[in-house]
Amino acid sequence: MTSPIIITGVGKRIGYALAKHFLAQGLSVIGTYRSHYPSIDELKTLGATLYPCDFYDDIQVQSLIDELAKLTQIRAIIHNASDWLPDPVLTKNAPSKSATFAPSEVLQRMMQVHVSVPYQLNLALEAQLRAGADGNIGASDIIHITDYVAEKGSQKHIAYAASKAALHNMTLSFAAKLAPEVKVNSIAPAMILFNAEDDIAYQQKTLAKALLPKEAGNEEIIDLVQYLLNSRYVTGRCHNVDGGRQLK
Ligand SMILES: NC(=O)C1=CN([C@@H]2O[C@H](COP(=O)(O)OP(=O)(O)OC[C@H]3O[C@@H](n4cnc5c(N)ncnc54)[C@H](OP(=O)(O)O)[C@@H]3O)[C@@H](O)[C@H]2O)C=CC1
Ligand SMILES: Nc1nc2c(c(=O)[nH]1)N=C([C@H](O)[C@@H](O)CO)CN2
Repeated sequence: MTSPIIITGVGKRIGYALAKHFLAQGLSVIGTYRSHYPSIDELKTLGATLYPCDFYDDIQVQSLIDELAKLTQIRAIIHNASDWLPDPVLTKNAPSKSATFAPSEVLQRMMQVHVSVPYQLNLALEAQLRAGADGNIGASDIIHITDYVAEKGSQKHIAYAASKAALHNMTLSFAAKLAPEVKVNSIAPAMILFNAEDDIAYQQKTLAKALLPKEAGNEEIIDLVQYLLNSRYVTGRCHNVDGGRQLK
């Protein structure tokens, strides 16, 4: 059995596609999920080890850490799990409440899922990640999946963007801390997959933001993850997958 690749948020879309990619290679995959979709049962059938864990629940997070700490070696951790919460729209009559969450709750949730849990997992699993390199330089990996808006900001997802910027800053710190066995990199996507609720007008507006106006698809992320895992020299960097948005 190979040293496992741990992927957070494997229930759907990019996380699910990443899990399937590595399972198809016959690699050992450990996935975390919050909602139980049919995809979870499929991944189990394909041989994945899956842990339910809502990152907003500290007890569940600690249980996950305790389980993963029993491993002796880890090939990679891919921090994919993410909650794309918009900022609350406050009104004059309700200055501190919004339809769903107050500003403090939105920021706390964004920092919890995008910063606190990756931070805790990276610290708790340092020894297993170093062991996963089998004494070879750069042979194990942490990948933080951030977002193009970490560098650009966002007018409607301020807390989300700030938390993704913090996640990238952890790439810099952990890359220095865990070298030379462990590489640590960020992947900053822009328009990979639309959501079902994205109407045509939103899709057209979003596509127009890039030099390459397209919905990139899972393969763009999968191929970059594979490139980073194959590398023995690339670390401490952010790798944008954004169709040249910064030049538009
Ligand atoms: N799709 C895109 O175009 C872009 C994606 N990205 C980034 O790429 C990554 C994957 O994107 P995508 O597949 O679209 O993400 P999705 O939002 O579709 O899925 C994210 C996954 O994370 C899980 N998750 C969310 N909140 C929690 C939580 N509190 N505890 C545990 N798990 C949680 C979700 O579970 P559940 O199903 O229960 O909600 C889901 O499985 C993310 O980090 C995202 O920010 C960045 C830019 C663009
Ligand atoms: N966790 C998620 N983060 C992001 C998503 C998503 O669906 N889930 N989607 C985007 C958008 O594609 C955005 O980049 C363009 O509208 C950003 N982050």
